[in-house]
Amino acid sequence: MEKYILSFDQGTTSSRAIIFNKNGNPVSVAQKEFKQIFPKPGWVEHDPGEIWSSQISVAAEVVSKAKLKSDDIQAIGITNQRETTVVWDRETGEPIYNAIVWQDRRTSDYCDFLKKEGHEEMIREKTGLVLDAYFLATKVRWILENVLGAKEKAKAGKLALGTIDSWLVWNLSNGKDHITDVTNASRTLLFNIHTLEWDKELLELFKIPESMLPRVCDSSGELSMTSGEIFSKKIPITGIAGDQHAALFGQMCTDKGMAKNTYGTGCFLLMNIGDQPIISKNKLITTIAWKIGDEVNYAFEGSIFIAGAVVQWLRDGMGLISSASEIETLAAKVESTDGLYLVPAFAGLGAPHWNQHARGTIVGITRGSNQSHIARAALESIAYQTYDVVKAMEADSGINIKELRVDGGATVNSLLMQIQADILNTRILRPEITETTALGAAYLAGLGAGIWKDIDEIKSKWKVMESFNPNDKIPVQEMLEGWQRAINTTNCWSKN
Ligand SMILES: Nc1ncnc2c1ncn2[C@@H]1O[C@H](COP(=O)(O)OP(=O)(O)O)[C@@H](O)[C@H]1O
Ligand SMILES: O=P(O)(O)OC[C@H](O)CO
Repeated sequence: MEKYILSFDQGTTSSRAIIFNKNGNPVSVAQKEFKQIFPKPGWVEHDPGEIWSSQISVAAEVVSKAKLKSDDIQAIGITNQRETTVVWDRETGEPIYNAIVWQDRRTSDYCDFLKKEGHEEMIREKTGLVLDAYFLATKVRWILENVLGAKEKAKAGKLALGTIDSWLVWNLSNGKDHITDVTNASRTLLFNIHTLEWDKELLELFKIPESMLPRVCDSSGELSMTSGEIFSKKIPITGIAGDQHAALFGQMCTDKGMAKNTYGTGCFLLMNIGDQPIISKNKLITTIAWKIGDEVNYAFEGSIFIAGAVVQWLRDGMGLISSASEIETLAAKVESTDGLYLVPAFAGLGAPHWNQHARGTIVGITRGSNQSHIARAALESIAYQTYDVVKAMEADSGINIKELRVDGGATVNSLLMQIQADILNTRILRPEITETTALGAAYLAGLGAGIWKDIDEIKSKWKVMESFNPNDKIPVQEMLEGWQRAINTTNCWSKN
């Protein structure tokens, strides 16, 4: 009887479940969106109960859609939106506050305060991260400071914290396992990426009691087990990784110098840098790519906060298009933006600029500018932001990125992919299976369950569907100079 892997892909806007067969091919997919909560400008929350219920309902749906039984599922892999923070009561299993989402900026001022106090360098050395509201630690601190009685409960060891992987495993194991994998741990500002342990000095700085922390495990192996009540039989959980790390694995970027870019709400570019945690000089993040057995792989990461979301904004905020796919036709009506630039710094600027106070800017408007110029500028802004990150990575690693593997919702846009190839002057590879996040979790789970014996066996499964080659007739240098001026204008206009 054939065995299958069930992949949980818990994303920022939806929960997805995909079943993969032994050849690494998707057999069935189910997806459910859930509520985005915006209590104040700059604040973003999710209901952890809804995250759990949506995830478990798509898991049940995908099994029945594939006409399978729990018995047919050999292993579960989990991948998740990272940094999003849940704090819950160990006894009742109830969250004490909504999940604070990675996009949430409420702790920006506190991060500025810590920078002024001179903690940034120490944090960077230990965690590989920049001191930013994006990560978990300041979100937990906010919950402890603002939820009535939370600090006391935490001190008494009654509260647990976790990223979404921890929250899902806690519920899947019915409160038995409180774990996280190294990749998710490396997004907290509390984890030392050199020693692979929680760091006491950092816990003290953020005033987070050690008793709240999950146990850190590998990304692949026998990690946990579902309790008897979830499916009709207990299923081992054998793969866990943050979504971007899973995508890097799903794209089989397993050798030093290989890179992938995921074009979703934001863009996440990761490059495998091998087994040493090099700290970037160009404001990139150093993160753990995965840990399998004794082998740890590290990656450079550049997170771009707004990518596909700029297309959503043109649709929902501006009414310029009625569906995301229309942007391709609208932008293709012009061959150039004629000097118009859109910097989508709606939530600040991420890597490598890191200006949390920056806001969106449109420059270079003339009497001749029209909707198509704006649509094209929006697509170009995604490609330029990617260019900035790639150049920082190349400078830091001394490695020239020869090809970029791509995935995520916006990669269906072939014009965007061509613009990206032109601006980067690099080949862009769109794979056969673009659900690489879920695929990566399935690969990790399959390895952990012994379905595949090693990475080499998995490598043969990854296949290119389409490649985009740079067009050398495009005046890229001139375009890039304009982009740099647009970024300077955005920084100039921002408050700090
Ligand atoms: N044809 C398109 N061109 C450009 N962007 C697109 C297109 N189709 C979808 N998108 C963008 O892709 C994003 C959704 O991708 P997805 O990978 O599902 O994101 P996430 O996982 O972040 O929710 C949205 O921001 C949407 O605007
Ligand atoms: O849910 P996504 O795909 O937008 O990814 C979110 C990232 O993990 C945030 O760091």
